[in-house]
Amino acid sequence: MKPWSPTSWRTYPILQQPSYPDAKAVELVEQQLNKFPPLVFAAEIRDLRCQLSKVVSGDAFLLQGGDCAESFSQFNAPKIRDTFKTLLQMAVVLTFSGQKPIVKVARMAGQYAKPRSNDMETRDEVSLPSYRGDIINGFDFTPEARIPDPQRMITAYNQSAATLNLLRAFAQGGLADLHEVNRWNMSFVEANPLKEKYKIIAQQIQQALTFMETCGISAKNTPAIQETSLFTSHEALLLNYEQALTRCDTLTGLWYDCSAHMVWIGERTRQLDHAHIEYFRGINNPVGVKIGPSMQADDLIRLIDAVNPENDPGRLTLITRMGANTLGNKLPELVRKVKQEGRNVIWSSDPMHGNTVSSSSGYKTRNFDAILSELKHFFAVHKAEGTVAGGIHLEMTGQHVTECTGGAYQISDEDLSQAYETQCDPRLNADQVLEMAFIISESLKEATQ
Ligand SMILES: O=C[C@H](O)[C@H](O)COP(=O)(O)O
Ligand SMILES: C=C(OP(=O)(O)O)C(=O)O
Repeated sequence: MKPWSPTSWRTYPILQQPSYPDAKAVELVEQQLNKFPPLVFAAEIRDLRCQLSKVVSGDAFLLQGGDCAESFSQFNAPKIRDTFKTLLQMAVVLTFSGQKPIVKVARMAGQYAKPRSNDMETRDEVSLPSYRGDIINGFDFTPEARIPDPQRMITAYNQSAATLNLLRAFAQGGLADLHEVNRWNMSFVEANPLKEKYKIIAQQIQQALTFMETCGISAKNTPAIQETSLFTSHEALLLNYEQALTRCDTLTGLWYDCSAHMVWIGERTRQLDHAHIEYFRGINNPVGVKIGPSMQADDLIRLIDAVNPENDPGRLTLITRMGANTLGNKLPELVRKVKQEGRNVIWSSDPMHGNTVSSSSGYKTRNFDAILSELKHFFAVHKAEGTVAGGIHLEMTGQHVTECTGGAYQISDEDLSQAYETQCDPRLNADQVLEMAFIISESLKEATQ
């Protein structure tokens, strides 16, 4: 095995990176970032890895979600709070139905770099470099905005630090009180056009909480009712940034990417002989790899062994994103192969990325039923194969945006322009994501029976 260092990825081919006009300026930013404090602490990363090992055996469930792309211009406390609240609301419903702990991992505090299908974007016969996320260039369609600027890494670091600070405060400071969270869920159900469908679960959770309160188990004397733990994650695409935040833990002598608790490799950059796999093999965080429909079973085993040679449960999450019409045909052979070869992985479903379409109104969108259908196929495949459907990975927000069509409020193609705020891919809004949680809670319940 070749020696690894935080910089060893630099000698490998790499895709989806910016062409910075000034290499010296990039180097100076990297040096500066390298001196900044880590955003997360190695012991927290180990804690997540330990919690994820329980997902592998089916004793916990992974809920990962948040923005497609965090943005500098839409950075504010209500937005962070609302996504945090929505994740918690989902988690309560899923915990109750699945009767197992939910490991909550936000796509927040670092989700700033985006891989793109095309290097250039063309509008009205003007072509400019594509927007690649706020850590790299600007969203405005002007030649100046689209020039990659390394100073954006510093802004992304600062904004991630501020986001994490607020998330930690919310998680420990009372906003995560279970009674409160279920009250929000009751309000969601009351207002929802399909309320009769969801009322029963919300009421059952309320009854369970009232029962515990009567028995003397209250928020005052039980931290588990009042507090929660929420981890952070993002696609570690811009390796200049990730390298600068890679630190050697003084307690264990192991390397960790301290930009987030969990990081993942995208579908477009997971080539075995490329830089991302090289970087990921050396860090000790729990890591994810996106798996699209082109993945072959033998290649998957090679990929697993490259990233998790010790076969350690909790280290590797395979995030499938194949499309509602493809997953049912493609996933079984992969699941069978991994099971047959005895590899310990978490299977998680990203039902968003394989279901992106162009709406008649010109917006990039995803339909609620297609997303739901991919999730249902995912649960069905694992049930049929006797394997664990371990988690879900959603692009979502706590805001009332109109980016995905469908759901109880029946967002149509024509409605998309009302609040289409994403800087890259369409997210489920607060109502859609909770509705999704109530519906899939049934699948989760079945999976545990
Ligand atoms: O979020 C994932 C990708 O960055 C995104 O789907 C790419 O979108 P594009 O096909 O518009 O480039
Ligand atoms: C880019 C992403 O997904 P994928 O790599 O699966 O396209 C993403 O989740 O932001």
